[in-house]
Amino acid sequence: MIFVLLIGIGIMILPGGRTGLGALLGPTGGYIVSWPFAAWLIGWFAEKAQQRDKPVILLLLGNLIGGILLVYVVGVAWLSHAAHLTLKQALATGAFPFLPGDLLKAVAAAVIAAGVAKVYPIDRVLGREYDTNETL
Ligand SMILES: O=C(O)CCCC[C@@H]1SC[C@@H]2NC(=O)N[C@@H]21
Repeated sequence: MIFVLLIGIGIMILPGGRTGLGALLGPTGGYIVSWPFAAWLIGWFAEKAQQRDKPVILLLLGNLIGGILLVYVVGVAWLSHAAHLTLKQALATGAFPFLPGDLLKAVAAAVIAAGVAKVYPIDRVLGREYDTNETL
């Protein structure tokens, strides 16, 4: 959310120095606007995952649904509208080329997050009740 707000007020944090409402309403604005919602959804799955024996499955599901499905649906729909492309053209330029890399990153992020959560549980990160007697 902070990232999107910084773009909204004109801070140049996007590639090529693009920023402001022009960037948010431009062809790739749908992806950018979807990111805070994606982050929230991924976090929701991560919270559920910590109560499971095998958190990696839920972490991966969160990355796929929040990080890919949601971002691609909003991003491609807006790209199609803003750049006057057919849905097929928008998918061909704004989804398919990125899908293999994003799928790999979703798997890698889930595996890494599960490993980190094992030694550093999210409750501890958030300063919530943490059982110090628990053995690793
Ligand atoms: O710089 C911008 O204006 C936003 C770029 C958005 C790129 C999208 S996000 C989903 C897909 N995966 C990528 O690696 N790139 C596209």
